[in-house]
Amino acid sequence: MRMPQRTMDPIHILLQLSRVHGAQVQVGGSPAYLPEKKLGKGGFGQVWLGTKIGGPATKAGKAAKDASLVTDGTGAQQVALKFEHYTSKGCTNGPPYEWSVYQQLGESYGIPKVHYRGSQDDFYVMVMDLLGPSLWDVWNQKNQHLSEAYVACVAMEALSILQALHLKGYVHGDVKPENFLLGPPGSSKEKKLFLVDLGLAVKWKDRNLHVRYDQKPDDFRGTVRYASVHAHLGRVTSRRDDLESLAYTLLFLLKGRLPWQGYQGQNKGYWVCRKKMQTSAEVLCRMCHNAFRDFTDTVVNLKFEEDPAYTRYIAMFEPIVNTPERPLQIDTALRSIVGQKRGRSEFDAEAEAPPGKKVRSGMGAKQWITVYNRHAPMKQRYHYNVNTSRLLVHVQKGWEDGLYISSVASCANLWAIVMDAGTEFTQQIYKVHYNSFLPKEWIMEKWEEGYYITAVAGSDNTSSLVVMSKGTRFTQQSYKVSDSFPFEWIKKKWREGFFVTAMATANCQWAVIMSRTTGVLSQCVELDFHYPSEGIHKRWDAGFRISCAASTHDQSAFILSQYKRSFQDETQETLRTSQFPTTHIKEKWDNDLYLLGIAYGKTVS
Ligand SMILES: Nc1ncnc2c1ncn2[C@@H]1O[C@H](COP(=O)(O)OP(=O)(O)OP(=O)(O)O)[C@@H](O)[C@H]1O
Repeated sequence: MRMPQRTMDPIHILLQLSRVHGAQVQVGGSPAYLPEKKLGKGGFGQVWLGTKIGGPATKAGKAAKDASLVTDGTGAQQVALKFEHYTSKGCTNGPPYEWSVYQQLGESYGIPKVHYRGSQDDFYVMVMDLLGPSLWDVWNQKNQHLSEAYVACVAMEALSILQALHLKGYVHGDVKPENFLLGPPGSSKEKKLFLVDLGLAVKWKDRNLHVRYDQKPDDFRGTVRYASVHAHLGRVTSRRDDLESLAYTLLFLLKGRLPWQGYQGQNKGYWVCRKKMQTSAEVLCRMCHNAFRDFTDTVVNLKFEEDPAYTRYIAMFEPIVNTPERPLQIDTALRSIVGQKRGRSEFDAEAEAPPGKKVRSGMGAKQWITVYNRHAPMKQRYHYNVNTSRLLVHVQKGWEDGLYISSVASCANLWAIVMDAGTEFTQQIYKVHYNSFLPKEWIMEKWEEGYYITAVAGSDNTSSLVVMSKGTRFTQQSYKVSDSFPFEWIKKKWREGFFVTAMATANCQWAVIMSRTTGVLSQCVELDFHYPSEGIHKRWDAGFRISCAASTHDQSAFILSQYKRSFQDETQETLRTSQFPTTHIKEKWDNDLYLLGIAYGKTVS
């Protein structure tokens, strides 16, 4: 269904919504409802309490028998009415996206039922089960503190709800205290937990296949405080993201505060994500029952496609909820543990999942990152810990021997250079520039003479080493220096037919060089606050190979390319070492693996 496109300012929409009060609402064959009171609002619309006034319309007979509907003191049915204006941001192409999710999902444990949907006046209206306060409201009512037993019950039920949702192929995408609601007060469901707001839900599985891995570092969806690190970094959403957000939700309810609250400004997402990466589960869950630490530690380490062990996670919280009167209804969660224990072998298999490498140690470390490609035997040399004054000696010797600089890096204000016979260059020059990252005038001058930038490095004191060569296939070049990874600019240049051909960092600044006519078919980026091992492996499996790497004190970025002409042997390996890997390089040479790139920076969080 497509609706006329109109734009209306938010104040006007609010004014119109205020008139909803007392107006009769009847949509999609529903009975008539009287919107009586605003229950809540979100970024997309407003939710009102609706009381049935008219006699049953087409489907009302069915609805009246629906056990999920509640009634007021006089026996009149009560529902929640979710209004979204035609011009609101989620409705530019027709009815809210959330409608289609509810429709495809059907019924799912712990998700309120939608009874009718339709449009009236300038609004899309969804008629759904009436629920009660959110966990955010409860937390506020209880002086911003909930007991361990309460939060453990939330954990167990929330896991059952997410398990059911995931089983249907959906990920919620915005798990947070505001989206968990209890049943209506005074009703039989007042201690039951529900999950609302499917506006950001996406499929993690389609026709029995897991969605494909990708990372678009500027593509953030969700709520900054509770978002998973992968969501911050723009990775395709999968089940692990809901579970990481659940861990943050539980810790917020328990401790009243998360360590990344309080950041403001344009770069808020970056700082919050950085802090999440720096905070180990041990520190995050200090003074809490071990179950919270174990759950958090497990879910932040889940792989993109990994099947979460929901029942094992639920069982982690069981010892905390053995109180005489449970604050929440957790029968379904408890039943799932009993069921699993009966089928013991499956439960044990889940419990014995081998521990992988931990991604957040809380003790960041910098390392050398070296990338190797298989190549027919050739001369290759490296020099490291080189002072600017000693550079010329090494470079000149290399040039005399027919070698050209293929990559450069910097560590502790000293340079590392790799020279080899594997380049296509015919002439080369270089410049060390002080006090600003790249020497603009010099680069422009050399571009005029037919040189292109082929390698670049920046040091901690913001000097740079720029290498320009002739004999490349490039026909045009452009570069950008920026304080954050310039993905927006890279995307723009990709659209213009440029590809990243060199990259460097100086302090926390990035310099990205992009060229036209490169032999590259397509490119992608892996950016993370540590070495993105899983992402690189996924890209390798998809036929991409690392072509550039650079690293700041905080982040590492890898550009991976797919080439028009595939090479005979596409073997590529990476190595991370705290010292410059002199012995390893020699071992690699013995196996015909040659340095493709080097970088020094953050690899461990
Ligand atoms: N079925 C319901 N019964 C009672 N109250 C509800 C119901 N659904 C939502 N609410 C209230 O309305 C608020 C907003 O609802 P919802 O999150 O669905 O809206 P949204 O505009 O999609 O929000 P967001 O900006 O978080 O995406 C909820 O936080 C809750 O307080």
